[in-house]
Amino acid sequence: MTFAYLCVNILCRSAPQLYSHSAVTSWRLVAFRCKAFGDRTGAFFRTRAYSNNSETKKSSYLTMLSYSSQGKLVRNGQEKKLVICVEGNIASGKTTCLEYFSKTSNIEVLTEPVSKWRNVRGHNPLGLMYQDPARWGITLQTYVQLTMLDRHLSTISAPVRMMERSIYSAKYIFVENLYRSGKMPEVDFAVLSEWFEWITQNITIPVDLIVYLQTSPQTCLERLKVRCREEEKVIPLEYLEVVHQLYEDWLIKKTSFHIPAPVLVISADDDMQKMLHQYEENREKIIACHSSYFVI
Ligand SMILES: Nc1ncnc2c1ncn2[C@@H]1O[C@H](COP(=O)(O)OP(=O)(O)O)[C@@H](O)[C@H]1O
Ligand SMILES: O=c1ccn([C@H]2C[C@H](O)[C@@H](COP(=O)(O)O)O2)c(=O)[nH]1
Repeated sequence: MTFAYLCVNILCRSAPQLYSHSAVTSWRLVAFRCKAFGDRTGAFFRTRAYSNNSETKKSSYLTMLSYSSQGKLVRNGQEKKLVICVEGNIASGKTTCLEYFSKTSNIEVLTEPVSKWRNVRGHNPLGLMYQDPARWGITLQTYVQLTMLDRHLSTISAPVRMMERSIYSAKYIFVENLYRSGKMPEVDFAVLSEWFEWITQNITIPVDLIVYLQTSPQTCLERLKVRCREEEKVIPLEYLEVVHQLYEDWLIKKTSFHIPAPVLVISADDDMQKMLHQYEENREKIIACHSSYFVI
């Protein structure tokens, strides 16, 4: 059985999604793998990849994905772009920070795909997870991992991309929390870990800087209440404290997991006005290598 045959089965089942960005990306990936594997069926996938998206027609997929010298899949032509991931506890102010920088020309911002997590074909895995983490934690986190990977691999159109969280925090903070608290069965954790390790070992996930918005859990609880997202009404202070500790161990103490890029810590308990001032003060540090591009 060829690699292409296996993939055709998987991708054909997602036929209704074929026109979405992620499906087109999948076709491109398969097309490339088929070529790499010397599989003639690859020509079929190449045709699909071209015919599904007018943007795709402009450039060959071969110029988009290739294997690096380390044998990892990389997106070509994106090397000079700067990718900044904004990390922090729930309701720490990440989206607000991105909104602020989105006013700068030559920075593109990508927020977390929370709307997808709240509605995938009419289902709400985020809500289900908060209601019954032991049953639905794997469902949500599998989908988070897929959608974050899609975010990381999407074409960067500006010199600088700022994105909310990353595939790393999904695993190191949220999956880890579910597992350590006994709410994720061992087998679910093992399967998610295998997926995560395969992805990070085989695909280059570009991250140049992590901006960590460091808040107290109490501040997050207050902001969470103001935001008032229906699914999150069940979140107690203790949950935010555990997430906070996981972030601190990862990015401050550096005692838990691999950190994929340098970390800039911004204290984020202050009110909105002071925070915007802080962002301005840190602008150069955040976008240092591309500062000549920027106009507010
Ligand atoms: N510095 C701040 N002071 C007070 N409220 C804030 C501040 N930053 C953000 N908020 C508010 O807190 C809530 C959560 O902020 P948000 O940016 O959505 O957090 P995140 O994206 O990290 O979950 C929102 O209602 C937002 O308007
Ligand atoms: O891997 C993840 C990432 C996020 N979540 C949850 C946490 C929050 O309820 C929402 C969105 O987070 P924000 O910090 O408000 O952006 O999604 C998760 O459970 N797993």
